[in-house]
Amino acid sequence: MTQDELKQQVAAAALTHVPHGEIIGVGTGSTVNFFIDALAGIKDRIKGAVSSSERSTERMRAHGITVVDLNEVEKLSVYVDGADEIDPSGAMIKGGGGALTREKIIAEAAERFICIVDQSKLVPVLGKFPLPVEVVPMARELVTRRLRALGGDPRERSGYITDNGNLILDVHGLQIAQPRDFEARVNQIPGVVTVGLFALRGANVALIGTAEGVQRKDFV
Ligand SMILES: O=C(CO)[C@H](O)[C@H](O)COP(=O)(O)O
Repeated sequence: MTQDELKQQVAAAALTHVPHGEIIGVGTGSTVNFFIDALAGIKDRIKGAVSSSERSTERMRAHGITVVDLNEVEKLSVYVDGADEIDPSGAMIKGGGGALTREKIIAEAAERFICIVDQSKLVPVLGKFPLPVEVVPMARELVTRRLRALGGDPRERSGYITDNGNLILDVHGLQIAQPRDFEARVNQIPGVVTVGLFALRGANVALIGTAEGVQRKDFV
C-alpha cells in the first residue's frame, strides 16, 4: 500500500468517531484532507465543523460542509487531526503544515483528540521531525537564542507566514524524552505563540494506518 492509501484508509476509519448532530473539530494536512473528503459523504450527520486553517476551511466549504467559529461553539466532543510524530504516550509533534496554533486551540477545546496517522509517524522518542515553533516576528532572534540554549538548532521556515501573521522556527536536533516538561519550557519563552508539541494535551485515541489494516491505540 502507498502512504496515501494508508492515509485514506485511516481517514475513513475516523468517520466512526464523528458524533451525530454535533459540531466537530477538523485539523489540517494531507491526512486530514482525506478525512474532509470522506466527511463530505456524511455531512448531513453533523451540524458543522470548526476548522484549524484557511486551507481546511476552503476544502470543507467546497464540499458544502458548514464551517463554524469556535467562539460560537459550546461543546466540542471530538477533534480529528493528523500528526508529524506520535510517541507511545500519545504526545505528538504537529505543525509541519504550519497550523499549530489553531490546532492547539481546538485540541484544548475538544473533549477527545482523535489522531489519524499512517504507521511512519510512530516514534519511540519525539524529535527526529523538526519541532515547529510559531513566533512573533520581533522575537525571532531572542527565541532562537533560547531554543539553542535548550539544545536545539532552530531554523526559520523560509518564506512562510502563518494564518496569524507570524513566522515559524523549525527546531532540529532534539530528542524530547520529557515532552510535557519541554512543552512547558518552550511555552514560557516570551515571543513564542505556540510550540508544536502536543503533550500536556495529547491524543486520546490514535488510529494508525498499516498494511494490515487500521490499528487503534487508546491513551489514558
Ligand atoms: O500538524 C499538522 C499541520 O499543521 C499536520 O497534522 C501534520 O503536519 C501531519 O500532516 P500530514 O497528514 O500531511 O502528514
